[in-house]
Amino acid sequence: MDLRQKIRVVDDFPEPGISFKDITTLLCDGPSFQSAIRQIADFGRPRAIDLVVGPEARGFVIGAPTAYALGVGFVPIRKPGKLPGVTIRKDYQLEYGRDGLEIHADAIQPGQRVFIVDDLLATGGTIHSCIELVERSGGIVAGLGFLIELQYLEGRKKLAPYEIFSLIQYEQ
Ligand SMILES: O=P(O)(O)OC[C@H]1O[C@H](OP(=O)(O)OP(=O)(O)O)[C@H](O)[C@@H]1O
Ligand SMILES: Nc1ncnc2[nH]cnc12
Repeated sequence: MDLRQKIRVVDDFPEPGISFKDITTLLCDGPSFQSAIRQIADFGRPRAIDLVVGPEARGFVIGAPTAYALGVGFVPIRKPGKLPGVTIRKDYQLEYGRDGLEIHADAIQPGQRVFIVDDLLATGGTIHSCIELVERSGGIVAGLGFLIELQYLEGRKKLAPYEIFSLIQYEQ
């Protein structure tokens, strides 16, 4: 199954110069969505994962079904002000724009092995922040999984030495 052809590429969205990779065209095709989640879960399975963590919003769409496929819990990382409990916060930089992220301080037990999952790796800023939040919570990052990797933004370099899996790569 060629999942790449299910991604819609929209140039100059949300601002000039950005080549936006739209996953909604993959998500609305059941067999493609199922195949994508199975492959990301297959990467996580041998890593003795206790929890999947995913950042709002698209990280929920990929991360929650991955957790379900692995039979483990899902922990959301949210944009500021959305989580009701005591949180840990980190500010970060995007390919476009700037934002912050929060996790519930009691969501991860010290020593738990965490699989961080998102739809797309661009600069790596989002996931770098997620790693910091997981580690400040006492979790062990056991792998990083993505549907898409934008290789031209070199996020992978920023995330070394963590083990990274991506299903679809764009070189430019
Ligand atoms: O590697 P980076 O440069 O950090 O970029 C990747 C992040 O950007 C997008 O999320 P966005 O913040 O646009 O939020 P959304 O999921 O709510 O659309 C995407 O879903 C990743 O989380
Ligand atoms: N080029 C891109 N396409 C889709 N989502 C993104 N998030 C950050 N950069 C992106």
